Amino acid sequence: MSSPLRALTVDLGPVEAGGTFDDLASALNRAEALCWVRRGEGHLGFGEAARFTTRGPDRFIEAEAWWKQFTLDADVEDPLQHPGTGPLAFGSFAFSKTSEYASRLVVPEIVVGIRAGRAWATQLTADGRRPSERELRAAVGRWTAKPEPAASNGAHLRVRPGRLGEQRWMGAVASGVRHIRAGELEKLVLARDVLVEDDGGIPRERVLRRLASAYRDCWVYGVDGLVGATPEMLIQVEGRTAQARVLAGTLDRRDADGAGPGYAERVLAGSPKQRHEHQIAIESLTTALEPFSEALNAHDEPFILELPNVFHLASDVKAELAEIEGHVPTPLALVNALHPTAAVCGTPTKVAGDLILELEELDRGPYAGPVGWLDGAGNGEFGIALRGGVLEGTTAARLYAGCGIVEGSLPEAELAETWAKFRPMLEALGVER
Ligand SMILES: C=C(O[C@@H]1C=C(C(=O)O)C=C[C@H]1O)C(=O)O
Repeated sequence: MSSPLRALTVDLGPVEAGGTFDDLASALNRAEALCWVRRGEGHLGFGEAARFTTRGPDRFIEAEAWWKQFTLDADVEDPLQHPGTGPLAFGSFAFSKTSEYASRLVVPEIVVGIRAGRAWATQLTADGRRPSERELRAAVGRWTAKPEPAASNGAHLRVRPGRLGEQRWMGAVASGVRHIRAGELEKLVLARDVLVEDDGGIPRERVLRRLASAYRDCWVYGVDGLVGATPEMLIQVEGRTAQARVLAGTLDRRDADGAGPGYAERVLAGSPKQRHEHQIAIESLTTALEPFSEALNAHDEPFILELPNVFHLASDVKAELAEIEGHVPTPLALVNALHPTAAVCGTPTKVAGDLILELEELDRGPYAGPVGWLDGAGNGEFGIALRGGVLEGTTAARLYAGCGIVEGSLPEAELAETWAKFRPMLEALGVER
């Protein structure tokens, strides 16, 4: 059976200051837009041509099989042929194979993208209709138009405790440390949630725009109710090159302010505890990536990633992918092999995963799961859904944040770290803390 998918990509020309799109975030004016933006570039998706949902341990492989079938024999007109043009889907996956959250691929009707200073748009149809350039240009204008300013003034904002209150969550951290001291595992990542309510309504598009302007070095994602700005890249595939950004080791900027130059380097790069935690995270990624790679390199020295809320100890890993049985591994095949990394689960993975379920008492849903996009040519980017939350209805957002726990971890310090990690979302929602 041939695919019903048709795609038409149109070049919209170079982006210019004051032009139609000088920054992709300026086109983010619709509450339901699908979003993947960093430093003004990326993709926005509007409308819905198709959707696939699944749950369980095979969620990545099932999504991969669906996408492959869906794009097979697609009728594609794409003069640009670079990563992201032609057929494209946004994806969000549950952290856990036992989660209630439906992992999903969403194929928008219209994609607007910017890459290397050039804008384009794609129209996708799955119902036999032939996309037309005239219709596509008109749809882009409609979907990206600026509406009248409106919405909440943030006067009704409340932050409520989530599944575990602060005391009980610190108890869970202390318990995690005991399991580590007993030699059952080396590292464990424990997360918690808080609920932000705004009776005036939460304007999703404004949250995304604020994240995109404040966190320019992060990947700002929006897939259905899931929104956030992650600094951590699980895997980015472009042709045969794969890249990842591993983070582990965190310092609240508020603790570093006024401490003088070099403080973050001393506290993060100079601390054996932080270096150890970071090393575990890199090894978990490189061990999983190695079987797919011809060449793999990670810098020996991690660098300090400076974000508006925190500093992280960071390492970029780059791999030249190997051809396996004549095929380069796809982004979702790699996600399947890499998720969950020690950065969001722990080591050993199985012991940490079981303890997370027991101690957090939380369904993480899409938090700490892969989020991103893929195209029909084997390119894609999947970040780890951190520094984000899930909108619940129109007036609430559940935010999630976690910390890597090792032998020397202190519950109070970890609690403070979760507040620093909630900050991007709290600020985007208008909460002052
Ligand atoms: C788990 C989170 O962040 C992860 C944990 C880190 C740490 O413990 O130092 C740093 C970055 C992320 O890998 C989160 O933001 O929720």
